[in-house]
Amino acid sequence: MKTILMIYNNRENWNVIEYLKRCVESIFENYVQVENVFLTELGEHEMIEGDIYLVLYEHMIYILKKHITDFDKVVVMTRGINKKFVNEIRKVADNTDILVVNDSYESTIQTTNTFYELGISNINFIPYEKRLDVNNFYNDIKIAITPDEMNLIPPHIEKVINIGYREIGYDTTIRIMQKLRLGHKSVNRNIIKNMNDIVEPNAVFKSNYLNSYLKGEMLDKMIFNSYEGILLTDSSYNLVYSNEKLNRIFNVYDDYTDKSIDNFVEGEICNLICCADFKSKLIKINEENYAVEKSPVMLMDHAIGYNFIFRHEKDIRDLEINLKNNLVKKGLFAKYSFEKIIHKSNAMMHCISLSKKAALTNFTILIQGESGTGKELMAQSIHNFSDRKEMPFVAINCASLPESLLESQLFGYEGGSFTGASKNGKIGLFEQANTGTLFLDEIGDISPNVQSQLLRVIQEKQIMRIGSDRVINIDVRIIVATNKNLEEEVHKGNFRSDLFYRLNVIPIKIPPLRERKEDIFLLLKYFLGSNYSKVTDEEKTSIMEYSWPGNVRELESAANYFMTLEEFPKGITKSETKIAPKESKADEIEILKIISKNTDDFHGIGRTGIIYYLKERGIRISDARTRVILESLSQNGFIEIRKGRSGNRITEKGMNFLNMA
Ligand SMILES: Nc1ncnc2c1ncn2[C@@H]1O[C@H](COP(=O)(O)OP(=O)(O)OP(=O)(O)O)[C@@H](O)[C@H]1O
Repeated sequence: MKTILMIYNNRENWNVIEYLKRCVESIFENYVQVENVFLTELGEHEMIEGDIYLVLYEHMIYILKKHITDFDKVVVMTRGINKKFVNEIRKVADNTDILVVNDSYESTIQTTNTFYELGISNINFIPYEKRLDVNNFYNDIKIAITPDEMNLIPPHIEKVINIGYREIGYDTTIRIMQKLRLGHKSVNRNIIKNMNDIVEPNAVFKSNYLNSYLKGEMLDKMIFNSYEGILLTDSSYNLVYSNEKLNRIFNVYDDYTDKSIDNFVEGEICNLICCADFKSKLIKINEENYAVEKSPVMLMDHAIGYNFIFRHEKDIRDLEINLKNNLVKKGLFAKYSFEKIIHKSNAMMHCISLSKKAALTNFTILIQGESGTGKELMAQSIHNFSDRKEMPFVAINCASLPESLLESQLFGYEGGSFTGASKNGKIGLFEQANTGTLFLDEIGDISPNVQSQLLRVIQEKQIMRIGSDRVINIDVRIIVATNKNLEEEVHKGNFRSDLFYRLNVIPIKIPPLRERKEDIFLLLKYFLGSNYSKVTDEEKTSIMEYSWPGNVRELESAANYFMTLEEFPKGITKSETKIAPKESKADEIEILKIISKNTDDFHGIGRTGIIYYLKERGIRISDARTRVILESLSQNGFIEIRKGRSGNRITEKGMNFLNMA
């Protein structure tokens, strides 16, 4: 237990002495022992010893000096006034003279100063001195203030404001608490309660204390209850702080503050963590594996201490699983990895090896390739091969949305920033992808406005939500893909050259299927499974001769077609037109009708739109089947498939066919 010695000149004013002792005890409860010391009663060379010497007035330090050795333990008492009396004093009329009466000259001056320091400047406080009170010296003054020294009030006074004993200021109690390291919850609570009752000149001190107390409380909650063991030492590995989890790992039950950690960390483990600086290492403690991270606490280029974090291997695994599950739940994950890319051609091998190297960097990657060559597959695989693999993978097809929607999807918006915006605002894809990867497919189709915004984000690594002026830092790896020749688009003036160079840091070109025919049968086997045995030699020859304009996607659709109809679409095997008016299926006619209705001079309709209208008409067709039908319609010359926003457009032949159907 710590000892506080309260230093007085003598035993005069015993009531105040007792009162102040009770004040200290009520704040520090049983954590301290309070004793009174009277300077006039000490022997000439008598020494006293305590953890704090609390003196009533500054000038007493001079006398105290010869009785103590450690001046750092001296605290001069500040005194405050109860709030309710201050309010009463404030009610007195401006410019009134008020006599301040206290037990000694020093305390009278101190009390007078306190009023002025509290900012009560409209009243004239006059310190009362008994020796001057002759010849009616104070007779014009009718009001007096006293801290319970009623018997000292001159008789001519008409009104007395008794402010009671002045209480010990929180400035003093906080200093004692800090010096004695008594930051217990109950002590802090008592000080805060006291603060609410007392008015003290040093208001800045009060708000600083409250701020740091609240921060401390918050940190304590976060750190103390953390599932990670946290250890803070000074540069000589003496304990500064340890949280609950760490205490459990090392069975720390005593207070080892300021003592070397080898008091509770076993020798061999102590050597491992105290030895040369390391970032992280695996250490076995009581048969359990912990990943230990060490980081120096720096002050002006010097390590003044070390911070250690101990994570149990099981907690790390749980965290990873949780994170992954969360991303999966939100759909923010990449399912493909390089192993799932079916290939044996040298061209693809080269492409994958380049992608693997690119994955290990943070550079922007531009994937170019015809539609259906596997650009998204490659982007997902790159993400899963990179350091960001546990983080979100967010993909968006830039051609699928009108400009304004794309902008709000990418950057998010503040609540109510435009008509139709949700009132809570929306987090954009850049923010969702933070610390992970953002895949922008069909980048060649973005408008000049979005191009310039994207350029800014890539350069500044910051975004601003629509309708907000707050800048948000982001750490996103960007992968873009296009089936357009972007360089050509730059020459045509459709794509900003500065953005192109920013995107084209690592270009990856996926060759079309017709340039890597070795992959065709391998892919077909993969898509058909056991059905592959049903493919005739004749069909195989046609497949090898076919140019596969829709690449792997078309091959996959053809395989699906084969699994349903046991034959390949006629365009592939060069037989007759499959869709003849009389025998055509209702779905195909419906789709053609939808395309016909949505074809004008400039626009056609995309697959998503077609599926939407089919649904409206109560027809449910899967995306894969719609693709097959569209390809078939295209091979028969009934429609023209255009990439990007132009969509699918009906041809004259298609119109004729529809008229006959
Ligand atoms: N090498 C491959 N192995 C297995 N599946 C593949 C391969 N390449 C492409 N695919 C499949 O082909 C389909 C099209 O691939 P993906 O969407 O990645 O192509 P894309 O080039 O991004 O197309 P688009 O330009 O139309 O967006 C997907 O179903 C994908 O799984």
